[in-house]
Amino acid sequence: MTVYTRDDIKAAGWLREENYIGGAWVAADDGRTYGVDDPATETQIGTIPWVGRTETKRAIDAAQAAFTAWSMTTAGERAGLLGRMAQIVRDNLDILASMLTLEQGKPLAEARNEMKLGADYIQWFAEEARRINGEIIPSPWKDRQILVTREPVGVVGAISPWNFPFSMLSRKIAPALAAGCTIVIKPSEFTPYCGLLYGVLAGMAGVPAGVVNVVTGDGAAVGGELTQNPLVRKITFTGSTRVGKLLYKQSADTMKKLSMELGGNAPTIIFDDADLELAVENAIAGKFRNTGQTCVCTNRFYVQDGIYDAFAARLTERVRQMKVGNGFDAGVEQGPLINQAAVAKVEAHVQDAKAKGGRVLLGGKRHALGATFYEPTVIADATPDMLIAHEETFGPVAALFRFTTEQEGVDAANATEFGLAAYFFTKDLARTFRVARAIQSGMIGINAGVITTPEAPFGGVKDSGIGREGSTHGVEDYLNIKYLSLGGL
Ligand SMILES: NC(=O)c1ccc[n+]([C@@H]2O[C@H](COP(=O)([O-])OP(=O)(O)OC[C@H]3O[C@@H](n4cnc5c(N)ncnc54)[C@H](O)[C@@H]3O)[C@@H](O)[C@H]2O)c1
Ligand SMILES: O=C[C@H](O)CS(=O)(=O)O
Repeated sequence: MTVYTRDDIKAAGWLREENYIGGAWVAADDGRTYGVDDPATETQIGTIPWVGRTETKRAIDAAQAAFTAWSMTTAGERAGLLGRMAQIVRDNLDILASMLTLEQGKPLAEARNEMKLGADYIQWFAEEARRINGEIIPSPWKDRQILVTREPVGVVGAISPWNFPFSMLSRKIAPALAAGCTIVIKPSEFTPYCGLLYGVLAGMAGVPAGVVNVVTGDGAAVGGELTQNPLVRKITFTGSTRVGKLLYKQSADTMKKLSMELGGNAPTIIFDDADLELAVENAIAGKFRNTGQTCVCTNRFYVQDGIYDAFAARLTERVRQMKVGNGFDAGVEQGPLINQAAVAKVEAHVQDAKAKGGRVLLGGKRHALGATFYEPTVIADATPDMLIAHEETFGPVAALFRFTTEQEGVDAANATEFGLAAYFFTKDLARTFRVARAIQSGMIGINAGVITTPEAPFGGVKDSGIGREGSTHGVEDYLNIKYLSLGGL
């Protein structure tokens, strides 16, 4: 895999330091900018415009102006343009992965996987564009037909997080365009370049001006305009539950469609009869992907008495082998956290666990590599009163809780207001169906630790959100159903 520098990426035209509105690359009206740092070195890699409501309104107006023509394109035309966007990504995976690692910090191999996953989501919805069908329903009237059509909702507002800065947007932009909607995107200020990349991709693929718009700036101001402007007919948000609830409230007065992909607190249950090696390898993948900064990362390991010691020992042995470093360095498996505030939160969870009787088997402190690094950590004897049992740690910390009966394990797993992902490991078929039915989450990995794929519906229940992204369900939230009662026949 080739590693590219910031200047290589900028010179090639992938790293854009302007906003994309109505097909033009522009600065903030007042010229304000915001510095973007490399999380590993904490050095500035570039700037972005710091826009507010005025520029956001202009982007919404551009999206509205483009909507009628775009919604009248054929499914084949939309599929072709989305397919071109996906292919451009696939043809430039290495340089785009370097841009992702540069702004987000994840190991380069993971960044490349994320770019590929994003291309796969775009390709998936390129194909789904051709399957947005209507219905003819048998009429109760002899002289009438009942027709049902599915129509694009209109202008979409999309706001996304920093942990998967490309793929999170792919499963918003692609279904929106496939449905015939236009869109205004606000990426995270910590990782804006993978969001602004969608302006580059749209321009390169030939997507008409105004269909895709990307603005960067004050979340509250941009979000305020997106949620309160009546021209915006849908908000799709991925981020914290706190912000999601805020946007949910702000959208009420203009009655928008909402998709909310929010926080998690995933449990993993390891039953006595689990395949130990399979459980450990999947626990590693599911816990430490993106240095634990993933909404579907295991936050709590519940390990049954009979396998507890063996699992704790084997997991610790494997985590000890993980290489920590700059995401660009060969063989690195754990990169920096996004910033020092993230490290402080992880440290607070670990210190709280230790103060309440947690036993650190590995790690447990900041890494010597720098202020944004934390040692991969395994804590045994975790208890429900610890912060790590209730809050999303969002870092490289595996907390091991012990349980005795199946019901205790399930009850502990469900003892959270979140319900995004959950995992369990067993070879017992009857238990598999019992526990899968009992767990309160939108997605469950059974003998599997990484489950995200475009073919499957991604999303949560309870405080983890509403709606689904990916799968054949992912485009539904961008469509209105219209019923035609056709009489006089
Ligand atoms: N369910 C999922 O699919 C999923 C995926 C990735 C991340 N997440 C969650 O996202 C969180 C981490 O991401 P984050 O730190 O970027 O989340 P965040 O909620 O702090 O920020 C997300 C986005 O919202 C914007 N924002 C912040 N305040 C806003 C406001 N008042 N109005 C409008 N927009 C505002 C931010 O600028 C950013 O673009 C974690 O909780 C994680 O679980 C969920
Ligand atoms: O942070 C959560 C994302 O959804 C990651 S992924 O979709 O599982 O790749």
